[in-house]
Amino acid sequence: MTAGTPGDDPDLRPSARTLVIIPTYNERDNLGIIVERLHAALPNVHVLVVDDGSPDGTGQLADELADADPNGRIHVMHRTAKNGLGAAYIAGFGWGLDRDYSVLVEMDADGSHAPEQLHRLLDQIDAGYDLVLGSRYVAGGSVVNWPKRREWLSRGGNVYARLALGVPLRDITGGYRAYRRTVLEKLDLDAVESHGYCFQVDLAWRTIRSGFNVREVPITFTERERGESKMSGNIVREALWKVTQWGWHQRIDKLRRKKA
Ligand SMILES: Nc1nc2c(ncn2[C@@H]2O[C@H](COP(=O)(O)OP(=O)(O)O[C@H]3O[C@H](CO)[C@@H](O)[C@H](O)[C@@H]3O)[C@@H](O)[C@H]2O)c(=O)[nH]1
Repeated sequence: MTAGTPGDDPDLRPSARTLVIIPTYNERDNLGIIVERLHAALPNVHVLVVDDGSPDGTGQLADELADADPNGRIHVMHRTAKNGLGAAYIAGFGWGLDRDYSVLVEMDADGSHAPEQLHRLLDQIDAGYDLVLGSRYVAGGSVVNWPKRREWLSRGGNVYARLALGVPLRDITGGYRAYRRTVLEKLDLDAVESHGYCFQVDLAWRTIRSGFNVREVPITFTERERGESKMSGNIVREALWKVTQWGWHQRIDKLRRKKA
């Protein structure tokens, strides 16, 4: 995993055209805060809120924030129903790729991904990496205020995915990441079927298999203070089932290639 050379002119760096995609479902109490923190940290980034028809009015709040921003940095995509994190991101990526953003970022709405740490990811994109993962489980990374049970589920899921897929990543399930647009242009996003949080594993794994440079940087993940996680038993089952299937398909493919 090697990197290229950064440009010297800040305006010519890929991160000068960054779109932060924030998927939302019932995040009314969080959205205004996260957008404000983001623009305080990085005033030039654009935001796309992808709302799945939240009954609590998150979508309307997003429209109000967009209307109130004199710099036109906030955009909103309204989808009719809750269709999962993966589908929301794929729709958001499509929107961003139709425009001239060079970097597309994934960030949760609930403040667990600190906007103040986004520069850590963008610096590595500017240094030449194609996908940069905010990682809780590399040296310097941490998790704050998560119930122990949830942290061990996440740690265990990461160990399982790493072994099943043979990828050298410590936090492949995390949702704070920056993609260079060329990655998303090359991946066949229409073929991605993961709905829940295993979407994160799916995309990182596809990115590695496509030969892109991937890097992890430490982040502090802080449990939300408002609203509720959308994690469910179905999301865990989907992840377990899909990662196991992908691992076996990979092994069978390798055996076939050896025999041929
Ligand atoms: N549009 C849309 N947004 C959704 C949906 N489901 C969840 N979201 C949004 O996606 C973000 C993450 O959801 P949470 O429910 O807050 O995630 P979490 O439990 O804190 O999970 C964290 O850990 C996962 C596993 O490591 C990560 O995959 C995930 O990104 C996040 O970091 C939030 O902004 C939430 O509103 C959906 O179906 N549709």
